[in-house]
Amino acid sequence: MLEKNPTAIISVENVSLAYGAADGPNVLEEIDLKLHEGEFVCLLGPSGCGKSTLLKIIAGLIQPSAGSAVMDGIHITGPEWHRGVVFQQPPLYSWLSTRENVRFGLKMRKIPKAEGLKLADEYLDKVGLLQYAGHKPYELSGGMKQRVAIARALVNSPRVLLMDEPFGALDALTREEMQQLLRNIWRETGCTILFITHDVDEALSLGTRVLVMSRSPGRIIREFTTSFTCGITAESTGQARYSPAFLKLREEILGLINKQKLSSINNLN
Ligand SMILES: Nc1ncnc2c1ncn2[C@@H]1O[C@H](COP(=O)(O)OP(=O)(O)OP(=O)(O)O)[C@@H](O)[C@H]1O
Repeated sequence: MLEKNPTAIISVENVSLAYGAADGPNVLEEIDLKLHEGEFVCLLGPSGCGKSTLLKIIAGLIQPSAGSAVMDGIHITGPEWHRGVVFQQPPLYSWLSTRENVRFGLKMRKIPKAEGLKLADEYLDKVGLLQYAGHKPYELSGGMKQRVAIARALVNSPRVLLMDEPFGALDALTREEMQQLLRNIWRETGCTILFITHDVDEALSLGTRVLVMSRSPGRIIREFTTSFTCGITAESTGQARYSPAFLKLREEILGLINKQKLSSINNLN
């Protein structure tokens, strides 16, 4: 949970990014963002505004054209296990069992096999999949694969979890289940989460802070501090989502995003 004066684990300072030619248009422009210890930050914005690009910069998968991304005061120059990443389509290794998929990063880090297997099983248990440890990815449903991806990221005890629309491809019921699982994991581990979604309800019911981006160029235009997630349990999700405070904020954020979409349509005409 958030402290009164939380420490920034990640600082993104004045970041701009242009893909391709250096004089090409900026996808991201002058982004300033701090992720504080224990925060659950949700990033919303119209399609193509640069959410994934920003996440990839923080993950260390791409470098900004200008500005810097720093973790604990050290420049992010590549991916590393303190920052776990979960994408919408989890790239699981089809030839490996669920357990070996979860152990993969530990193996790369030369964690002894017995310890790695123990940890893999511990995290498979946390996501409710221990009985599927010997199954291959093709034997799992979409939601189960996403659980494996979460276990695989968490098994390294990352300080920051970067999630790019992880539940975007799931049906509504599974999605809600996964949200509750993630909320529980966040509460239990206290890790810092950056979570991209298109779904305003999902952002408001998970995040402690919701950021809204604009498009062309991508900038953070508004931020909202929220606390709905703190009171939500598996039984009370619906209750929170129909509260007047939730609905009011939802409407305000949807209005902001729709304004972005309308201005893009007007620019096309
Ligand atoms: N590797 C790349 N090379 C060139 N352009 C790219 C690359 N990746 C993304 N883009 C462009 O950058 C812009 C931002 O893309 P990005 O995927 O970051 O947006 P997004 O907000 O995550 O979109 P969505 O919500 O649809 O997933 C888009 O115009 C996209 O076409």
